[in-house]
Amino acid sequence: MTLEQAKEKLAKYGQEHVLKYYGELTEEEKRGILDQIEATDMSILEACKHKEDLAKKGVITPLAAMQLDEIEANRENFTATGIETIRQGKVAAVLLAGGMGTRLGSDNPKGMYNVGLTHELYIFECLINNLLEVVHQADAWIHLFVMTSDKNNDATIAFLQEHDYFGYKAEYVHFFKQEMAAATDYEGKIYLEEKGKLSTSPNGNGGWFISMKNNGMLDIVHNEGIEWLNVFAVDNVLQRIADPCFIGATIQRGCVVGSKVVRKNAPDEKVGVMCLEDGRPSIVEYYELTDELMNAKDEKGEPAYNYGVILNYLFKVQDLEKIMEEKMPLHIVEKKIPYLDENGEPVKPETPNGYKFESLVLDMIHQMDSCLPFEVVRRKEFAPIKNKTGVDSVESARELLVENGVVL
Ligand SMILES: CC(=O)N[C@H]1[C@@H](OP(=O)(O)O)O[C@H](CO)[C@@H](O)[C@@H]1O
Repeated sequence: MTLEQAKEKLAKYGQEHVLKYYGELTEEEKRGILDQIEATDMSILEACKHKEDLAKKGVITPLAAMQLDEIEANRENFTATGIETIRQGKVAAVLLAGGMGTRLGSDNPKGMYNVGLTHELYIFECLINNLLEVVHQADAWIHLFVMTSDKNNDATIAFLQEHDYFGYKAEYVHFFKQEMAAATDYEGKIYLEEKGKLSTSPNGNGGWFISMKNNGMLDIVHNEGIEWLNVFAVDNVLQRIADPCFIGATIQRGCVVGSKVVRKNAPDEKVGVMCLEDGRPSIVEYYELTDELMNAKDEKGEPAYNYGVILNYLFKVQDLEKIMEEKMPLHIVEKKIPYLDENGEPVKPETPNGYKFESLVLDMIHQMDSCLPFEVVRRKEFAPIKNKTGVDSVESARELLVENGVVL
C-alpha cells in the first residue's frame, strides 16, 4: 500500500493520527506501518460506537446435553464409529495456540510452559501425548493444525521442531497464523505501540477457520478428504483430542457440531454455557451471562443452564464452509494496552485503557443447524491452566494430572 492509499483509508475511519511520526521512520519502518494499515480491518472499529447493541442475544432456552449414563451405555458403539472415521482420514485436530503465557509469568507461547516437577513436561507435550493415544488406538495418523499468532509463531515452530514434535509425525503437523486486530482507546482511536507500529492483538479464537483458509490450510483439508475438525484450546492439559467416542456420538446423532461440556461446579463458574437461542444451538459466554440465567432452575429444581463448554468442539467442514462468508458478531473487551503518550513516550498502563476487538469460536455454534452437547467427566478431562495459582491454575492442573496417572 502506498502512503497516499494509506492516508485515504485512515481518513475514511478517522485514524489519521497513526501517521504522526511517519516522517521520523526508517524506510523499513515506513514499509512496516503501511503494511499494517493495509492488513488491518478498520471497519470493525466503528463497533464501539454502538457497543450496547453488540452483546444482544435472542430468546434463550435450555438445551439438554447427552449425559454420562447415556454415553456409557453406547460407548462401544460410538467409539467404533469414531475409530472408523479416523481410519478413513476424515478427522483432523486444530490446536488454538495463538496466546502467550503472560498470566503464568512467562514471555513464551503458552504451550511452552513447563508443568513438570521432577522432569520437563510442557503443555504442548501433554496435548500431543493425549492425541498420540488416539493415533495408537486407531492405528492411523491424524493431521494436527496449529494456529499461532504474529506474537508467537516463530517461537512455537522452533520449539516444536527442537523437541521433534514430542513424537508426532512432522508431515502431519501444519502451522498457520491467526489474524491480528487493532486495539483502540475508548474513543475508538487506534493506539500506537511504537512510532512505526499500530497496537494490535490476535483477533480472538473465532477467526480460526478463516485463518485456515487464508493460509492455504483448506487445500490440505480438501486434498486429504478431511470432513471433521476437532478444535481445542491450548490451556486444557487433560482433554481428549479426536476422541473416538465423541466423534461417533456426534455423527450418530446426525449433528454438524459436537461440543464437550462439563456440569458446572458453581453458577458463576467461568465457562460459556450451552443453550438454545431463538431455537438454535448457542453459547452464552460467562461474562455475558445474566443473573437471571445463572440462577434459573428447571422443573426438577436443577440449574437450567448447567453445562459449561470446555472449548473442545467438533465441526463438520462442509457446514463451516457454508458459514464462512457470514459476518461473526464482535466482542469488545476492555484491556490494558501499552501505548505512546502525547510526547511519544511508551506507557504500560496499570488499569484498562481501551478496547480490543475479538470474534469468538462459540458464536460459530449459533450459525450451525445442530449441536450435540456431550458431557465429559470434569476431573478426567478438564484441567485448564489460566493462572499460576488458585482456580484453573498450574497448581490445580498438576493435581488433576497426577490423579490421572501422569508422572510430573
Ligand atoms: C471465547 C471462548 O472460547 N471462551 C472459552 C474459554 O474462556 P477463557 O476466557 O479462555 O477462560 O475457555 C473456557 C473453558 O476453559 C470456555 O468455557 C469459554 O467459553
